[in-house]
Amino acid sequence: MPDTSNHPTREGTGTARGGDAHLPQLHEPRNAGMALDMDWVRAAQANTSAIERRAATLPGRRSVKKEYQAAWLLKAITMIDLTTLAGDDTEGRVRRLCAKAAQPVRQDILDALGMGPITTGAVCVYHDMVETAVDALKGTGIPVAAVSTGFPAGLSPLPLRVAEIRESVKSGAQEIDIVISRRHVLTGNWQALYDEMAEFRAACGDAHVKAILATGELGTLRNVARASLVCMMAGADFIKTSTGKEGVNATLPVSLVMIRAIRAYHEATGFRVGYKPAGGISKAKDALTYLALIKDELGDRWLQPDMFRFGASSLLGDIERQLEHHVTGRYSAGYRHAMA
Ligand SMILES: O=C[C@H](O)COP(=O)(O)O
Repeated sequence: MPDTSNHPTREGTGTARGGDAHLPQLHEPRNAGMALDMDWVRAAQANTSAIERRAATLPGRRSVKKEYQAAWLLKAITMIDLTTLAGDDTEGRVRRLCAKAAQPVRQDILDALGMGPITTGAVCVYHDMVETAVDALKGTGIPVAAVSTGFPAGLSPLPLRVAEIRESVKSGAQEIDIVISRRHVLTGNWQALYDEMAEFRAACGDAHVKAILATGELGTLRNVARASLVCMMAGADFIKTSTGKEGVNATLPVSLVMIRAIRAYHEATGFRVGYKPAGGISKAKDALTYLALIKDELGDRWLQPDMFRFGASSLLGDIERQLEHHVTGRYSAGYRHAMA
């Protein structure tokens, strides 16, 4: 199997490798959080035009080809939170999705690439489907992520949102994706955001918590920068862009702001917080652009499933299609790569 030492958009000397989901996990100290530092929060700015200019250059950059591209796509699979978050989810759909997470790429394609088994990073479902997913994933080592706290709007009473986290953890979720109260950001009530996030983190216990900012509803990139910092100060293990239900979900400008906040937080505290762009990422080439961005801005350590995830329901289908093309020279119809 080729390694991924070529940068996804230019020649490079990185050490990230594809298909390493079964290597021993790296041990990263969990973000312990810190007191709310309002001076730092107020000082956080975002130069929108500079960020948009930089983001606009990213998709046009020369992409890696052939076996390097295949290796990067396999690596991307290991960092997908394979997601179904629909009102008509059934146990059957969730079980099929879990089977796909455990064998995300057809065996003949993996064989042709000389790859051993790989899995997705996690399966992400509503609370009601956690037990089914935990049961279906038994023995695979794949964690279940639950969207809790009144997902997607997060407007149910706070005690119910906290109780939902506890229930999801009790049902076996190892990762909890919480939604923040957008109004705390829009009204500049950073203390309330910090307190809410800290309470969510405490309710998660040993389960890792991803803070969904719903950036499409935060108004400005400066708000995105400040909300990112506050959530990390309150102990978020990951910050995540979107629920997938907002009008605008993951974008490259928002990602630049969030990953630079992650970098600043790491420089100040020594803690590495993970990043999860989510919503609307459905094409293999978009995944490569995100991986290139992470490699440029944060470095190889963040290109591991414990530090980076794609939240995506249909990305895997396009990646598998591209891998099949790599192996056979032909494109199959998209419907042949259904998720569930
Ligand atoms: O967190 C994951 C998102 O809900 C998935 O969004 P998507 O269906 O646009 O891929």
